[in-house]
Amino acid sequence: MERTLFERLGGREGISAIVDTTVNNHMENPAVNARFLPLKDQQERLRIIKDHTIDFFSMGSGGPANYTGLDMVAAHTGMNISPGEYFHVMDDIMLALDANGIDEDSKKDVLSVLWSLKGMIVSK
Ligand code: HEM
Repeated sequence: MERTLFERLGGREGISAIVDTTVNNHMENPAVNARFLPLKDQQERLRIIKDHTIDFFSMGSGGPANYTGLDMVAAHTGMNISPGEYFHVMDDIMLALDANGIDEDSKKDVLSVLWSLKGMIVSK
């Protein structure tokens, strides 16, 4: 039987590593790091946001998860996120998938999920 995207990403443990790498990439990416650097001084809040993101990706890739965070519109509303920032975040995620040894087909699958969320995240 074909493996789910969740399994191909390494399950919860793999997704957790990908989220860690992604957040590190955001912290170092001058195009978006102003959004994320303040969370360095709020480690408890950062842990909750990371856990929500792990649940979100687990759920969205066919794995078991109970996502209790905000929906994508509510989580990003009021941030005035530009299309450019959205693409930088996509890049950071793709680089995190590379760094964690994810295969090309699975990367494309992640890309299509992320693309489907664009309208909920970018300000109109
Ligand atoms: C498809 C792309 C994206 C996905 C899947 C995504 C997903 C998420 C998730 C699941 C959360 C946690 C929500 C919660 O804890 O309730 C979150 C929070 C956050 N996102 Fe995104 N996001 C995306 C794009 C972006 C972009 C482009 C930016 C800005 C450049 C951004 C900035 C943030 C920030 C700053 C938070 C923390 C909010 C807080 O402090 O509570 N996100 N995102």
